[in-house]
Amino acid sequence: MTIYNIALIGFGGVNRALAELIATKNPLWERDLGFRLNIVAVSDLYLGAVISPNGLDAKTLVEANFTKGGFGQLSGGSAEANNETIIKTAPADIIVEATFTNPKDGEPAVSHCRWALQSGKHVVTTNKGPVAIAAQELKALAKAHGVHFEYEGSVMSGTPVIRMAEKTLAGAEMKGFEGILNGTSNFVLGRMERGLDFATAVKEAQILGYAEADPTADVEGFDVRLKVVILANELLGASLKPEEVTCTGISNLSPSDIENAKAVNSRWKLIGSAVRNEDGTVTGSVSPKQLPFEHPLAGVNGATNAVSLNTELLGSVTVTGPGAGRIETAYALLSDIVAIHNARRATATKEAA
Ligand SMILES: NC(=O)C1=CN([C@@H]2O[C@H](COP(=O)(O)OP(=O)(O)OC[C@H]3O[C@@H](n4cnc5c(N)ncnc54)[C@H](OP(=O)(O)O)[C@@H]3O)[C@@H](O)[C@H]2O)C=CC1
Ligand SMILES: N[C@@H](CCO)C(=O)O
Repeated sequence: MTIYNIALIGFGGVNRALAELIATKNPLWERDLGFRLNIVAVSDLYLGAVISPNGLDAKTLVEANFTKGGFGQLSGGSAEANNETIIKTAPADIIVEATFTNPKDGEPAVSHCRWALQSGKHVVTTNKGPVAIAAQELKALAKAHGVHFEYEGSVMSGTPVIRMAEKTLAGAEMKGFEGILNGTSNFVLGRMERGLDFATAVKEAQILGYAEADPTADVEGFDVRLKVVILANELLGASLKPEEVTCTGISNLSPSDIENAKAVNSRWKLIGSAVRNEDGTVTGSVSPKQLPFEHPLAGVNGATNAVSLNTELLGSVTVTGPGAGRIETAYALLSDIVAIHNARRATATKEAA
């Protein structure tokens, strides 16, 4: 049985949910997946940092009501975050990066991933910044150091889309995609349809753990823009940068826009899309679209996401599922660790043969 030592960078909604899962599911994972997870370090801007080579009790981490700098009370702890030292020196096999997504330059998460990969540690992340902005560099670093850089949760949270499309749709010839790729804005539009005002709907999405640390990223489309870049680069072989994707959010949609759409049997959705053009270039965009009720994406409600992948050989294939949420996104991290585990096992089997 394998034990993976992991270090959590950021201890907000997602990484805390991963710790919750570890506290209860390790015996199940040991039986069904062949590994357990052991948290050897955590670093968080608010709580501080702690390293414990033998492992921290996940239940205590989750249940103790730590206040600002609270990790300083623990053995091996300090009241300040210390990401670089933790990432480089903690005895971790895997660095779990779940700090805030910076849509401008991806920092400091890009540096977190870089330090980890350079130290020969695998990285799993739900942070969209490093994937949209520095994937090429980070993938090359991972390869050079014989480790993995995995990021399934960067698009559609725990709903498999990147790995599913790359592995099970290989050869189907992807031509483009369009989808609902932000749970918060979809939730907000749905609440507005029911008469709630914009600001209250955004607050609800924050309470439910769907929104970004700065929800402007959700409602202005910046979050979807990163996801369009990630999918276009992964699935269409593009090398788009966020600033090359046109972007309009939902903040200018008024209650009367929502009512007017309803009157003609349609509703507004924030759509992210990309298409491969005749000349081989790829164009991406983010904008609100008024979809008739019978459109496949019109019935996608709440924080659910959906993406229709347009392929040459299969036509349109639509994947739908949770697009945000703490546990749902922690599951994406688990699925990345399963991918690492399976790849290592395959390599070991090959070497043994
Ligand atoms: N929640 C969701 O549904 C999903 C989230 N994601 C992505 O996953 C990541 C984590 O999301 P979530 O847990 O919800 O976000 P939270 O804001 O709840 O948690 C982020 C945590 O990281 C801490 N943090 C911020 N900057 C640093 C830093 N430089 N060093 C150490 N800690 C830091 C924050 O501290 P402080 O609060 O003091 O700033 C906070 O505790 C984000 O990048 C998000 O975009 C992806 C898919 C879905
Ligand atoms: N804030 C994001 C989280 C998932 O990336 C959303 O609402 O979709």
